[in-house]
Amino acid sequence: MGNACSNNLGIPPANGPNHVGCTDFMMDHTAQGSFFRLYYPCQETEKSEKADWVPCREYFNGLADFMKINRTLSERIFNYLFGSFKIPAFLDAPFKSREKCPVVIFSHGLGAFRTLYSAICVELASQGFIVASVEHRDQSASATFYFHEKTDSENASKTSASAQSNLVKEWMYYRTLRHGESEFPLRNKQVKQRADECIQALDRLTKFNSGIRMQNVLQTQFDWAALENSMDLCRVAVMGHSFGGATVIESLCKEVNFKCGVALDAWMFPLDDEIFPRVKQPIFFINSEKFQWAGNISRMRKLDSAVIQRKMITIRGTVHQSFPDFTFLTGNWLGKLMKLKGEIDPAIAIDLSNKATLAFLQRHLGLEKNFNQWDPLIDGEDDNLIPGTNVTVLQSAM
Ligand SMILES: CCN(CC)CCN(C[C@]12C[C@](c3ccc(C(F)(F)F)cc3)(C1)C2)C(=O)Cn1c(SCc2ccc(F)cc2)nc(=O)c2c1C=CC2
Repeated sequence: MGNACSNNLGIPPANGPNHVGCTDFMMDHTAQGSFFRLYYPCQETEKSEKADWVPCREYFNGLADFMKINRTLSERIFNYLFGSFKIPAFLDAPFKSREKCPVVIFSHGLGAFRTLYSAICVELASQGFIVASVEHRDQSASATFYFHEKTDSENASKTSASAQSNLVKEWMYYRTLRHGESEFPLRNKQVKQRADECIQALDRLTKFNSGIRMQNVLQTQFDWAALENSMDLCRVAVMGHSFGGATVIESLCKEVNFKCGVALDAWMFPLDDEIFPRVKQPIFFINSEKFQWAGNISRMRKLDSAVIQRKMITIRGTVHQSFPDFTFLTGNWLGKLMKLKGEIDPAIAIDLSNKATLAFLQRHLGLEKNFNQWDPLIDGEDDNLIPGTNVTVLQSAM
């Protein structure tokens, strides 16, 4: 995989039969509203240009803070390196699908945000899914934004001639743990909010599907009315990476309309064990080789069930960052140095993860596609896969 060329992220092209469109939705405008990036099957159009990978430079500011590196220098480097990157999806292209689309709600990891998992979301959309990648406002994202109404004084000053004449953009950045603050209460509160935000995103999609007009705070050229009767809301899954993997479990527990979950390198720490018996849906744990440890795996094992399908595979040669888009960004040596790449070619790793995911979704959403050709991957039957995990889990004392 050569270096990503100047403006095209080195993301591998999608394999599915559909062209992919991408747009953004926010409603309402407050931090309590729903905010997600939508990936969907679209008409082939020359008119649309590719969507931006990271739409605002404030995201790079936030990322620098999250990584505890100097903001001014790194924000400029990030912008220089990644500022013009496009993803393999057409911005605001018209929705098009011959059949009702199954739906996936995607939840990002700690310090990430809604646009950083496009290799996964674009692949699913190319295979006929509508994917809403949520941007969480629990202060776990590197950065996110929302709006507030102008106050009289702001109106008086008539400063920002923002498109939403009476709305002022507000940025929320990653909340670091305060000195001496215990982590679990914060993370547990955040995972509950994250699950509510995934459920709220599904509610918004449900309204679009029933033809209810909603006012998108963001100025997009996308025709949202075209989504009427476009979704198969009996076939909805929730998916996420790391903290987003914990969000999968919490969301399954709270919302029975999520028929199954796919957790990529789930970080189990934020979860309360007492919810585990309440999760009744199938779960697929897809793990990297380097991120897992006994305590984390043993929490996943507590979800094992004789009656509900719970599957786990580990992808050889992968690291935690093998799932987000950053793994495609740099050449090999820098990528390995920064732990953005493992030993395995990132395109092969994400391809295995995506195909195993599609096979699992076909099985548990009852799709009539040919994704069952990848069923062996669910059982780890591949040279680059390990069934279950390579972490030795001491049988926890009964
Ligand atoms: C010192 C900071 N310390 C914060 C607690 C640990 C920071 N950290 C390791 C990092 C993320 C890293 C990263 C990104 C991006 C570049 C870049 F150079 F490519 F931009 C480089 C290096 C820094 C690898 C993680 O948090 C790992 N992690 C993640 S990483 C999700 C993510 C974040 C930002 C992204 F751009 C893409 C993906 N999501 C989780 O849910 C959990 C964990 C750990 C437990 C739960």
